[in-house]
Amino acid sequence: MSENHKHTLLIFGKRTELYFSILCGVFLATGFLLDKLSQLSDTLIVVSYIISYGFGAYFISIEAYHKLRRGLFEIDFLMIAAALGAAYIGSWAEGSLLLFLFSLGHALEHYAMNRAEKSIKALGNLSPKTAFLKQGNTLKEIPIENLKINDIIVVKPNSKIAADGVIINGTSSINQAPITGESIPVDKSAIQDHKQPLDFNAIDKSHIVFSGTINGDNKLEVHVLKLTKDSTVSRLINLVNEVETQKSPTQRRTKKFEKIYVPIVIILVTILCFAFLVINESFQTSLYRAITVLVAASPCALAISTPSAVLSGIARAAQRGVLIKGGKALEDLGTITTIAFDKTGTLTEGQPKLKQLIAFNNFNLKELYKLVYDVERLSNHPLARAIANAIKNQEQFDDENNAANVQAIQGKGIQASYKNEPVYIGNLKLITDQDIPISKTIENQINKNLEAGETVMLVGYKNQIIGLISVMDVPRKSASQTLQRLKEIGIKRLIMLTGDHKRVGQAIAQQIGLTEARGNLLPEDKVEAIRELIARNGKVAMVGDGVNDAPAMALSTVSIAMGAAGSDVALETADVALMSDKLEMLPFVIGLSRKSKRIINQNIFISLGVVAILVTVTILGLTNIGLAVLFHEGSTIVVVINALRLLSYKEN
Ligand SMILES: Nc1ncnc2c1ncn2[C@@H]1O[C@H](COP(=O)(O)OP(=O)(O)OP(=O)(O)O)[C@@H](O)[C@H]1O
Ligand SMILES: [Zn+2]
Repeated sequence: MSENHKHTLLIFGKRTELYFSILCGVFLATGFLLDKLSQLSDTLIVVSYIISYGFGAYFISIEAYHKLRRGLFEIDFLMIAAALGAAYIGSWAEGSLLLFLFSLGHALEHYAMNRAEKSIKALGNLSPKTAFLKQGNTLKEIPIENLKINDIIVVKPNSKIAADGVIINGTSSINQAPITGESIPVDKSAIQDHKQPLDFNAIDKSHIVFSGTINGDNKLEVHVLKLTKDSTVSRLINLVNEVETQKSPTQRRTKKFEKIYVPIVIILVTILCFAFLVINESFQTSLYRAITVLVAASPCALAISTPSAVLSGIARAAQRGVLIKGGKALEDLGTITTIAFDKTGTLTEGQPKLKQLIAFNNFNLKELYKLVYDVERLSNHPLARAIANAIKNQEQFDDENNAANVQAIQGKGIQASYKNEPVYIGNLKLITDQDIPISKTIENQINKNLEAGETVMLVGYKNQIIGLISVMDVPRKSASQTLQRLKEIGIKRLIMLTGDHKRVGQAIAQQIGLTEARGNLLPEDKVEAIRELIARNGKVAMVGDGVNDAPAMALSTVSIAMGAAGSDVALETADVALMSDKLEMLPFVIGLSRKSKRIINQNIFISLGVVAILVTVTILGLTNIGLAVLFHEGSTIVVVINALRLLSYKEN
């Protein structure tokens, strides 16, 4: 619909449609008052109605014309036909009322649609037009489009950040509400050493800043890591634009229904025009009845009932930092009773603490630290980053790296070469795959760590185990409360799918209250698990961070990405993105989806109900055009207003 508006001239800006509708109403009222109150000539009254028609029919005619050219007879066409018919039989006031209410309904619908985009597009405006580029000791103000990767910009206190990047100087509290919806500012500090190559996705979020967010009281220097067009805010805006094109299942069903229904109405009405040939009445009377049926039977309310609810729901979610990509995700989410979770970074903080690093087989401990550090700092895995950072803070190693050729072995660990000999760091499976023997002592040690709920990794080098690394990841603070809440609202199965050891998974699952935990899963096992859950439960939502769980997420009915403000893949592919890392948004979006679905059902019931009653009453000759118009268009507006209730949805 809005696509057609691009062809038209919006002289009063975006609200032109609403103003035209109001003007239509004003001239309708004028005509009506002139008619009732004064003895003025009929010409003046008709002129007033004609002007009213002009304003009311303007946008509708344009839409009808564009659709007709594509061979589509839709509601706009029906409305124009009914209004012209009404004018022909002299029922100007009714025709004008019809156009007024129809155009008002449309204006309201577009208002609802714009809200969805606006809540995020406003952020686009939030990002400043210029940035302060640091060149040696001078600052130069340049347009943000001219920023290049690896530029250094200076962000003044309390000003907007101009680019996605990493802080290299300064500490500040940053308001990220524009992107994550969180109202509380987040503390950010400079990255330790910024000599090595910087990977936006790999850097800890506490050093990353986003374009469009607002700096606190301190000056910052930011190393630019993304071009303006690739910034998180820009990508969000693009995604929001795509949202509108993804129709919900109900939307598709009603569209299909309309395709058959509208032609039937046209045929029925045409036949009714010739009723005077069969029964004893004038052509005028037949025409009057036909037009009334046309008004009564038009599925305007039905056409608007789902899209307005879907878009209001999406807009409401966006206000809270949740991006729902389309009506399908919104409708599906409301019917979910099974949710699968990835562990690391989803249910847990994803910042494991190094617990133990033990050497075996007389390997020098200092050398083991160096080996693990050199290998793990070449990997992007959350475990690797945690381990490398912990060692770096503990030991003072130089930058020289003895490791090379790092390769991830999905779900098992990594392989690399260290001083030209192959080295393996990962779980038990990785080690046994290499036929490296495991002694009783080592086995006992592994069990001890597992019992404590720690994730255990072994280091295999020169065909023996030279060390054991254990780390501990803590559950997110909000995890157990969120899971409790999910159970309360009727989610039956909450399942953890993790690549970690089964015992570690179960320890955490018990702690936070999941109904089930499955461990030792390779990424393909996670996919298999989702397939099985779908077969058993119909619809399954998968919550993950995109690391090692992307294929499983893709297969799930609704995929939900955590902390999408930082990860490219997750944001792009997930059906729902939680812009902040907040698990506690889950009950909120599920509640919102259910409410949206309820409102859609109410709307469909109202619109079809009104049509059924009106058509019957009209054919029985029990109503007039005026009443038909009022009830018919009234139901359209009721439906839109019902949908707009979603904009103030609160979880109770
Ligand atoms: N870079 C790495 N260094 C050491 N061990 C690793 C590395 N990557 C993976 N592993 C080992 O492989 C196991 C499985 O990893 P995977 O990425 O599949 O899952 P995970 O990170 O443990 O948890 P989740 O599946 O919940 O995200 C890890 O538990 C760890 O033992
Ligand atoms: Zn209508």
